[in-house]
Amino acid sequence: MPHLITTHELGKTYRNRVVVEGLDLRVPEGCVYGFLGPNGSGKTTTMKMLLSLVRPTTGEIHVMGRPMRRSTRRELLGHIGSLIEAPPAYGHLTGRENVRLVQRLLALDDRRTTRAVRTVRLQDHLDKRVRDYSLGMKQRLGIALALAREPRLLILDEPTNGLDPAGIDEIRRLLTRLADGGTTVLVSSHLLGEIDRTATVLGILGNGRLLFQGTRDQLFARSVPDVLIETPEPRRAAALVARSHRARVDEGAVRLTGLDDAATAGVVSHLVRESVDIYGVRRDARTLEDVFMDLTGGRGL
Ligand SMILES: Nc1ncnc2c1ncn2[C@@H]1O[C@H](COP(=O)(O)OP(=O)(O)OP(=O)(O)O)[C@@H](O)[C@H]1O
Repeated sequence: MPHLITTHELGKTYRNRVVVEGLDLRVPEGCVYGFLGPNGSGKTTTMKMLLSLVRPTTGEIHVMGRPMRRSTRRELLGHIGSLIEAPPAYGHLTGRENVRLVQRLLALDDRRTTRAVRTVRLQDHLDKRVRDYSLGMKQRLGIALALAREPRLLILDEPTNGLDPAGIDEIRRLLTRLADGGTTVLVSSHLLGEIDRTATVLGILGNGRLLFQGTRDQLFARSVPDVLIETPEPRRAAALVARSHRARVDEGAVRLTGLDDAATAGVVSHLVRESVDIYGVRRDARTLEDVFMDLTGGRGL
C-alpha cells in the first residue's frame, strides 16, 4: 500500500526537553489512522510538524513521496486540510459567512464548499451564528472548512474532545465516510474508545516515542493474554512469583502478565513445590484497553 505520509527519525526538542523522538510514521493512503497517546505524549507537536507549524529538530517528513522542504512546502500543504486545536471559525459570523470567507481566501468554487458542507451535514444550519452552534457543530464546521479544498489528507487533532456520545458517533461516521471516499485521515485522541473501531491503522505514542504502529489485529497478536491462577491463597502465591514475574491478586486469583506457555508451566510447578493448592489455570481474554494499558505503562489512554 502506498504511504501518504512517511517520517524518518522525526523529533522535537524544546530547550532541553525531548518532546518527540525517533518517529517513523507510516500513514497508508485511504485509511483512517488513529494517532493515540496519553495527554502530553506529543501528538499535537507531531501533527504541527507534519503541517510545518513547528519546525522539527531532527528527521525528515515525506508527503506523497516527496520531501517536505521549504521549496515544496506550499504545494504539499495544498493537499492537506487540518483542524488543530480550537475550531477556526468566527463566532459572530454565521456558518455560511465563515464558509464564504474560506472560499474567497482559497479561491474555491461553490461546488466544493457545498459538497464539504453536505459531507459534514451542516447544510440546514448555515444561517445560525457559529457562537450558537453546539460544540459538535463547531467541530463539523471546522472539518468542512478543512475539506473545502478537497485535500488528499485530513489531519484532525482530537476532533471528538468534549463531544457527547451522539456527537462522537457523528464524527466517527464522518471519518469513515471520508476514508471510503479516498481521503486519508490522520486523527488523534487520548481516548482509545473514541477512535477504536473507526481507525484501521493505529499509531500509539507514549512519552514522545512510537510504541506501536499497525493494524488492530497486529496489536492483539503482539500481546499474550494474562494467565489467571485460581488458588485459595492468592496473596501468598502472588508473593512467591512476584520476584520474577508481573503478578497481582485480582478477584481472588493471581493474575500474571506477559507469560508464555513455558513460563506458565514454570510458575505452576514452582507454586506446587511451595505447597500452594491450585484449582485452575486459564488465560484471560484481553481487551484492546488492556493492551494499551500495558503499552503506555498503566497510564492508559
Ligand atoms: N511550544 C512549546 N514549548 C515547550 N514545550 C512544549 C511546547 N509545546 C508543547 N510542549 C510540551 O510538549 C509535550 C507534548 O505536548 P503535545 O501537546 O504535543 O502533547 P499531546 O500528546 O498532543 O497532548 P495533549 O493531548 O494534552 O495536547 C508537553 O509536555 C508540552 O508541555
